[in-house]
Amino acid sequence: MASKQPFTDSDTADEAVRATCDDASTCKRFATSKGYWTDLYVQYFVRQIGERKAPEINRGYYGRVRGMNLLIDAFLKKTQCDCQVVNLGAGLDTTFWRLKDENVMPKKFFEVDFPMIVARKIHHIKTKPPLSKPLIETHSTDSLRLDGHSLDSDRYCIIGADLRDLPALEEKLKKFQINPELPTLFLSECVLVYMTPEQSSKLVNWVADTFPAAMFINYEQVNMNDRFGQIMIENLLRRQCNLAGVDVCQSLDSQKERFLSAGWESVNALDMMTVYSVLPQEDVARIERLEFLDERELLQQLLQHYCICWAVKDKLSLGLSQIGF
Ligand SMILES: C[S@@+](CC[C@H](N)C(=O)[O-])C[C@H]1O[C@@H](n2cnc3c(N)ncnc32)[C@H](O)[C@@H]1O
Repeated sequence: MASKQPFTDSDTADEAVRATCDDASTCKRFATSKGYWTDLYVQYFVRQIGERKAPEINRGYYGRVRGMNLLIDAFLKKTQCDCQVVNLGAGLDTTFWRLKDENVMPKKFFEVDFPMIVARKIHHIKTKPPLSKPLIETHSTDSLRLDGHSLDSDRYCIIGADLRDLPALEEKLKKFQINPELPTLFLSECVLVYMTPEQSSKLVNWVADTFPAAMFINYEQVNMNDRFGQIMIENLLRRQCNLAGVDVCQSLDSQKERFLSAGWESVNALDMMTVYSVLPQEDVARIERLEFLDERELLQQLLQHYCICWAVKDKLSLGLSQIGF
């Protein structure tokens, strides 16, 4: 009988990174329960509303989700949905279901995460008809093709893979018929920061080299050199979660540089304080009435430590006005 592999440090480190999937989904579940935005599907992945989150955290998630959605929607509009989307480190994200409901579907929506996370997501999808039905209802010939670590249908595919292992990732995406000739949107929301700068730069280079028409939207930490950044790093380390990519999160320039040096043509980065101030202000006023915010300064600090960076290739360039910022 094969002997069991010993438990290694990297298993522990990866386990701590995988646990961040629940941080994101429980925060999104809580904020939607308070009415910050509507997500009809997160409840099927996270049943309990869970512990109360501070208003600044909810406002931070609001800015993150609204900002990412505006960029995703601008890409879909620009390509008239003749495109595909690849969500890297998707966790329990529900964007596919939102796009389906809004009838702005790319040709195919791919998600990638560690096999253990994917297995959990597939279990939720299999056992909850509101999640599984939208996957197959459009074509009578369509069906769900499932194994433990992948699920495939005509429009939606979820793949278990390690983003640091590019040959395996490429092979799996090919197996599920990714089409490099189609305009392709890559998303990474709080994901690259868990990889070393070398690993994330290889990933960003691979996308640039493989997909002639592409856009990459990355949301993660920025301005991490100060005391606030240090506390964030220490808090995560206490949970054995290492921000291995934090060196790229020093400034908006360092965030942009990883795309520029990989040959992306046009690169923009905004900190979340700026994004928050250019979101549709009527809706911002609405959410600011939901909960009393005691410490405006804390919200500002939080928003100054996250950013959205987007890079494009081959005339997919999107100006701020086209995005709605
Ligand atoms: C903070 S969570 C964010 C989840 C989702 N993007 C969201 O914003 O709701 C980070 C996700 O990235 C995944 N991840 C991190 N490193 C990864 C890697 N090397 N390969 C695959 N997935 C990875 C984790 O498992 C986790 O689900």
